[in-house]
Amino acid sequence: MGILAFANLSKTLPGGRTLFSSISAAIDEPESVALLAPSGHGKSTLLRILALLDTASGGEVLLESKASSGWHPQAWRKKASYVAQQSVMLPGTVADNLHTFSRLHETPFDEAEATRLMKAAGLSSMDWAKEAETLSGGEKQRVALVRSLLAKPSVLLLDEVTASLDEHSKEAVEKLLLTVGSEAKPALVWVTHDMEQARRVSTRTWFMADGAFTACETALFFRRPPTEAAERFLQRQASEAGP
Ligand SMILES: Nc1ncnc2c1ncn2[C@@H]1O[C@H](COP(=O)(O)OP(=O)(O)OP(=O)(O)O)[C@@H](O)[C@H]1O
Repeated sequence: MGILAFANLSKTLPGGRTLFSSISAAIDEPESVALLAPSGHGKSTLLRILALLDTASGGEVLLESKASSGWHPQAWRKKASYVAQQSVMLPGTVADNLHTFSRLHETPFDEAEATRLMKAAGLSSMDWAKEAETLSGGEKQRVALVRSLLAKPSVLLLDEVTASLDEHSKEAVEKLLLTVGSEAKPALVWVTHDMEQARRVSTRTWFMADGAFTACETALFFRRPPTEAAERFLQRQASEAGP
């Protein structure tokens, strides 16, 4: 069964500018996808539409082969979970944050899994009684990801989740997401401006530019960009990254 798909999806902004038009793609297995595009070309908007946090102008989004209209938005977001660049800690302690899913859904808290994920995130020595608001940005982001993973999502929609982190936290986040859940591995969609990260973490790339959408293997995308726009994009990224 498909995990997440969109078909003939379009988004036109209130002022009339079309971000993308009639684009389609599907994730059928727990793979890792990089979503790349020049700045302002609609990456976050697409990610938010996939999490039902924004609405499309046309087309449909499907989770487990069922259109979004047939889902309760809360049930959808439990399975297709959006993670922002700067995660918000809920009031209370680290433990309170980790208990969020079990509290909301009245399910037992899986302490062993939480401990395992915290360890995988490089946070095994963290005091769970600590006020979450006092954590560093990198710690907050990792706790937020563990919090999301405890809900056992089918797909994580990652909106530049490491962009404001130092190298150490960035590595910890990548490691956590790429090694998580051997028995219930989520698919990952990474919006990133970091081309090295895209190459490291993804096996497939979705590229958007000027309303057009291309999907291909990540290795191929970087070796032989599929369109002129993709080639220009990569050249610009390389020149911005410096020698
Ligand atoms: N609800 C909205 N109303 C008006 N404009 C919007 C709305 N949502 C997004 N936009 C505009 O759409 C464009 C695309 O935004 P989006 O954040 O999706 O792009 P992006 O590719 O993620 O950009 P970046 O790489 O800079 O983060 C931007 O110009 C943004 O201002």
